Amino acid sequence: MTTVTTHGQQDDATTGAPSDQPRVAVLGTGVMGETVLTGVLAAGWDPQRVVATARRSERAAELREQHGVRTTDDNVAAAAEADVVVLGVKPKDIGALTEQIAGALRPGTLVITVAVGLSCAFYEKRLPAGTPFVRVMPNTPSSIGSGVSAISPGVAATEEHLALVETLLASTGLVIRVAEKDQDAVGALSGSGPAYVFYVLDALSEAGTLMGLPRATASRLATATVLGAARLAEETGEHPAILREKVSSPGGTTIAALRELDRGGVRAAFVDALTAAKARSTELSAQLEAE
Ligand SMILES: NC(=O)C1=CN([C@@H]2O[C@H](COP(=O)(O)OP(=O)(O)OC[C@H]3O[C@@H](n4cnc5c(N)ncnc54)[C@H](OP(=O)(O)O)[C@@H]3O)[C@@H](O)[C@H]2O)C=CC1
Ligand SMILES: O=C(O)[C@@H]1CCC=N1
Repeated sequence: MTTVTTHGQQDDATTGAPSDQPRVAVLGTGVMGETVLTGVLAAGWDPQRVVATARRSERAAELREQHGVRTTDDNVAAAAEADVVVLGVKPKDIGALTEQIAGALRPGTLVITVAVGLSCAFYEKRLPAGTPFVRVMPNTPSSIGSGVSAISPGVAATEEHLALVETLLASTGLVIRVAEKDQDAVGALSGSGPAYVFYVLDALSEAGTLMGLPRATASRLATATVLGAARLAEETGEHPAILREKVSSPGGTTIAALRELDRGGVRAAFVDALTAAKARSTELSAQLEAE
């Protein structure tokens, strides 16, 4: 039986779990909720100090089996016992979930969202005054420790709260602090970014297959190339334009290929794509904030 003693100081009578780790509740465990959950466990959290909510019993069983965490379908009960509450649902479901748990939170409970678009003010309007709140934009490579998360504090979040979020996410990859006004752009770049890279990978694999390479070979070459190029950019710190030049011999093959990409408007299409993602983020939040 789990008993709550004082806020942030809880004992688990059945497991003897360490009592100094803040209890974490992940409400809504789809793709990103499970990613955060995985990261928290990888950061060393005792699974018994983590509760995940799932509406479907099969999903709850999967989470228990794969992660050893406790599960419930009761968001209010999960939020009531937590020191840190992670909101992992879609933006359209966030308002209702925030209102549902608001009355159950104990003073000082840190609330974190991973939802795109919605401002800290959106949540703060629905949460008890003074609730510490942090907005996070992660991405799917966070599930294997190679992600990037951008975090921004709400009005009541202190340095200590930001440091706790950094600790919780440390095993998911890079964690950077950004001004909240930049979160829509971050969502468009790194939040959605893995999808653009998979799109490019798919296109490279398809082109290789079209040229007669075995499908599996084309796919391995494409993946290893994207990974290697990203690591080269990271490790050298050189501007991508310089690195691109180093591949492009005068009168050679690469420059002929890049000319086709320019002719196809690929660079402009990337700019338009990210601008569209950012605009959608703004539109989505305006819609939901007006409801
Ligand atoms: N996917 C991504 O790459 C990224 C997503 N995000 C953000 O993460 C959030 C979640 O997105 P994503 O994980 O992709 O979506 P998913 O649909 O995979 O996950 C949402 C989960 O929330 C559950 N859910 C919905 N309502 C409730 C509720 N009232 N109580 C408990 N659980 C509930 C759903 O359950 P059920 O299965 O029963 O419907 C589902 O498991 C979004 O806000 C998104 O903006 C941020 C960065 C990147
Ligand atoms: O597509 C979406 O809305 C979410 C937010 C960022 C990545 N996926």
